[in-house]
This record gives sequence, C-alpha cells and structure tokens, in this order.
Amino acid sequence: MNANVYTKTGPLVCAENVSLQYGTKTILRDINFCIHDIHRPNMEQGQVVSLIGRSGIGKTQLFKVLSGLIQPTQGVVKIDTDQHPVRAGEVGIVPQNYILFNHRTIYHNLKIGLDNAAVKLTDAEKKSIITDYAETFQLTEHLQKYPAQLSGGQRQRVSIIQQVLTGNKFILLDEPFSGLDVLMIDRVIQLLVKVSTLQEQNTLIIVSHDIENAAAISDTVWVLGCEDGKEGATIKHEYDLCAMGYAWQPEVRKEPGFQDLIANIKSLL
Ligand SMILES: Nc1ncnc2c1ncn2[C@@H]1O[C@H](COP(=O)(O)OP(=O)(O)OP(=O)(O)O)[C@@H](O)[C@H]1O
Repeated sequence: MNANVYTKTGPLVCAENVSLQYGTKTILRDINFCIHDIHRPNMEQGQVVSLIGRSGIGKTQLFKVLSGLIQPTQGVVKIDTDQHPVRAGEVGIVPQNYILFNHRTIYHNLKIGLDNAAVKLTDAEKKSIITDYAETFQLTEHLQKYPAQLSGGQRQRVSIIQQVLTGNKFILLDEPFSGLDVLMIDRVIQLLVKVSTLQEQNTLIIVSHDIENAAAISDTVWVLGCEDGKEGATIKHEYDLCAMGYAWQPEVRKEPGFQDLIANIKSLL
C-alpha cells in the first residue's frame, strides 16, 4: 500500500493557549496543537505523536495537563470528536514504572482494565477478550503468573494492554522504551503500532528521550523547548512525518534523510 495516501479530518486532541505556572515560575507557555484523525484507505489508522524534550523541560507537566490530572493556569485541552475539555480518567496513562497490582495475576490485572471499561461485560465475555488479547500480544503463557514473575518488558506490555482494555482511545505513554533491551524495544514498538491500528481514533502520545525509536513509529513529532529570552517551554517545532513520507514505514530508519531528521530534532533540544 502506498503510505502516502492519507487524509486528516476532525480534531481529536487539541491544546489551546495552554500555560502552566507554579507561583511566579512559568513551566509551560502558549502550547497550541491539534491532533487530527488520520484516515488511510482500507485500514484503521490511529494517531501516534511523540513529545521530545530535554530533561526537566516540562514533558511530565504537559503530560499531566493533557490527561486532565492538573489544570493549566491558562488555556484548555479538548478531546474527542465533540472537543470537550478533558476530564481526569478519560485518557489512559502508562507510567514509566508501569504499576501493576502485584498480588493479582496477570489475568486479573488485565481484567481490571475491563472492569473499568465504560461498557459492562459478563465474566465470560471478559475472559474471551482477555484470552484474545493475550494471544495477540504473546502473553498467554503468563496469564496465571504474578507481575513479579515477569520481566520489565513483559510487565510494560501488560500495562499498555490494560489501558487498551479500559476502552480509552487516548493513551499517554511515559518513556515506553526506557530500561528495555533492543529486542524488548522492538516488541514494544510492534505493540504500539498494533494498538494504534486497532481502531481509527486510537491516539497514542509518547513522551520519550529516545528520539529515534519514538520518531520511527510516529506520524508527528513535537519538540518541547524554550525560546530565546522567554520563560517556560513551548512546542518549538512540529514535524509532520506523514507529509515528510516517514510515517507508517517499518523500515523507516533506512529511508534516506531519516537520520538527518533525527539529527535535526536533536539540534533543537
Ligand atoms: N509541583 C511543582 N512545583 C514547582 N515546580 C515544579 C513542580 N513540578 C515540577 N516542577 C518543575 O517543572 C519543570 C518541569 O518538570 P517536568 O517533570 O515536567 O520535566 P520533564 O521534562 O518531564 O523532565 P524529565 O525528562 O527529567 O522527566 C522542572 O523545572 C520542575 O522543577
């Protein structure tokens, strides 16, 4: 399929003039963006956006604002097709330390996702869904284990799937590649690509220091940084990887110009 055939329609997640201050200190300033629903022929194409920025610049704070966990000092974050102001709980969060319930099996940890879903299901329906997901994401043999018996990468996969099962279309992931070896990173990448193509409106926002892996699966990259003489971080640059021809290409790292793109992003940090 020609990866270049796509259209963008209505807004799904937008920030309008978002600023965040603690006392007199400005952390975030004039954040404006809009993630639009991307369509590609004959497939469910979700959205994947990476948020890149130096340590301490304000990524976590923006993350919290986007998820409705903290209110911005000014501005608003709007989500979904009706563009209502985001409420806490509407956006799934996969934190860096992927917290699971340690005294419950993986099966029960996943069931918690379904128990919290908006649609109420019978236990038999839940079992069937969990079995299917475990199969798809190579966790079947681990369902009766406890989180402590899984590797970091496996726990992270459970944490991501748990969020998918809640039915959240919008999922924020904090440093999904950190602390994983190269093979595990590949697995997470495959998982994120799969999640982003499960449903048309699924939208992943990835906060990462790992520019190359994040960009390789994104359709958009935002660079969060400070502009000369102004306090507070803002989105200094937005890269539209669909328009640049780098989106949805499994072998994008080998594409001419991709490594230059990574260098260009680094130069803005
Ligand atoms: N509750 C708070 N009160 C005052 N300042 C805060 C508060 N929380 C965070 N900050 C400041 O906000 C700034 C941004 O922090 P944030 O955690 O968002 O950075 P980050 O980009 O996520 O960093 P890292 O990549 O290291 O996790 C920092 O200067 C931090 O000291």
